[in-house]
Amino acid sequence: MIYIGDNKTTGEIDSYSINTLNIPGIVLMENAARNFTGTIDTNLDNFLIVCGKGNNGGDGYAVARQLVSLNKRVSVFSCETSDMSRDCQINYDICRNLGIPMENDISALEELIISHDVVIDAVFGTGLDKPLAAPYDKIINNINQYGKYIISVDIPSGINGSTGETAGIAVKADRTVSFVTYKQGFLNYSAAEFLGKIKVVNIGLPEHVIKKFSNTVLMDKKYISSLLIPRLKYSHKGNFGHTLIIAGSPEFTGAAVISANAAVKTGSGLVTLAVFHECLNMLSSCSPEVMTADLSDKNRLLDLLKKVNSIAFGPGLGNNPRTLELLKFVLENSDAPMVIDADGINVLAEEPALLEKLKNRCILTPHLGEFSRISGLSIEEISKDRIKAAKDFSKKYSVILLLKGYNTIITNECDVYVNTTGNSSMANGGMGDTLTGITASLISQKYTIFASGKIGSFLHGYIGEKLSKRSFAITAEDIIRNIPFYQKKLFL
Ligand SMILES: NC(=O)C1=CN([C@@H]2O[C@H](COP(=O)(O)OP(=O)(O)OC[C@H]3O[C@@H](n4cnc5c(N)ncnc54)[C@H](O)[C@@H]3O)[C@@H](O)[C@H]2O)[C@H](O)CC1
Ligand SMILES: [K+]
Repeated sequence: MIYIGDNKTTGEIDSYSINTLNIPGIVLMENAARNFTGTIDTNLDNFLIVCGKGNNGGDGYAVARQLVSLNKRVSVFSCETSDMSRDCQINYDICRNLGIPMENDISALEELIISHDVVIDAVFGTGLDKPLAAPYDKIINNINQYGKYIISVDIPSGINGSTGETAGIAVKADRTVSFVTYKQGFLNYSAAEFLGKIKVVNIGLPEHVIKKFSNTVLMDKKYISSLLIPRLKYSHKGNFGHTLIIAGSPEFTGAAVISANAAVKTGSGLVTLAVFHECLNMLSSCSPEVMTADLSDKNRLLDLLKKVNSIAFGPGLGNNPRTLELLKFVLENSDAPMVIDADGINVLAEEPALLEKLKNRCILTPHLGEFSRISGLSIEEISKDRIKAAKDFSKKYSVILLLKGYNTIITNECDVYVNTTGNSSMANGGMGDTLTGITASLISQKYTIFASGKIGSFLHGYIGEKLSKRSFAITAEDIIRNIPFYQKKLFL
């Protein structure tokens, strides 16, 4: 499992390992360097390693001698040779003793970069603590300038590992090999262009140690598989629940149809789509398994509200008083777990007192704009630290919050899961409605609300990613058609 942590987490893990576990810092550095070196394509050669004076630089010197021991051609550029951290000094001295070519004259740097094929960036890691000034601005500019293949040690130098902000300028890596944790700052969209392909490697610490310091997890297929409930041979449709989708309006019948069809394909035993009277005759594109109900028939609605296993509320309903009244009615007359999305969220933003009624029974699935409306935070404020914003909201209202977007966040107020599946081929209308239907369907099938959010977002993005290998744009219909196939693939 990959855990997410900020600069403080690295410091805490470091000092626990050194002071409580008695692992000498130089051993951690050696492990870090060895595992970093292990990720380098063995066909690459002719490395320039640019080292700072802290432990990130120390990692760089250790990598230098390990590459030399693999018979690679290696040169080192030292940004500073005085006042190095203790472990950095040790590895610097070893490099000197081994006769590795070393340079520290800034005027030689450009030539050095030009004459090497790969640049390893070990200037700053988690210790970056101020904006970059001379000579570091020049060093980083030079690293970026010549189109060389760049691998960053732990963090692209100049990026703040906690916030993802740049210290004025930052290395634009092709690959980032990060130690122990995926850095929280990597989740900030502004960092994306600097990171390249990210890999997280261990430094010899067991998972239970890392877990002590992080409750934020990057979900992978193995983790999602561990949550899945296999179907028993003798199960019948009653075991897989009844999902009620309350969605759609004359302008947005598609949203309702998409959610309902997604719920069917995800395996809910029964799916009923409840729409306003004027939409009823527009539901011909619903899959035939979907049952329908007229929202103006209050008795039928009451009956459904009492017996269904989950309710999806919101897609395409319209942001208007009628939707708000309907939400109040649903909340008053049902205890079923709910997925609230789109206009369900928009009307809640108009009447925050209702949020109290969602306690311990709801997952809200806003995108950034909807989350801004319901939380009262600006998009800029949320974007600075999406995890914190999501966690705070979840805690305040005791709801599961699934904040959609590139790197979707799902939190139950203390634990945070980040979903990295999905890509911009899925950036079109109807995707959110699909996720709503999938999530509600999973809840009906006896997954917890939290697990449904995790599995739903992973599966949704996973399908999109797989399909995008052979299609340019992926539609909601494409996703829905492929749900059963890829859902099956998640069972390892
Ligand atoms: N547990 C782990 O993950 C391990 C990580 N390792 C590596 O150690 C670095 C962090 O090392 P640290 O010494 O704390 O910080 P840095 O090397 O990033 O740099 C600190 C150094 O740089 C100076 N400095 C900071 N900002 C600036 C600036 N803008 N301009 C100039 N100078 C600056 C600061 O004063 C210090 O002198 C982590 O990233 C990993 O790579 C360990 O090797 C193993 C355990
Ligand atoms: K670095």
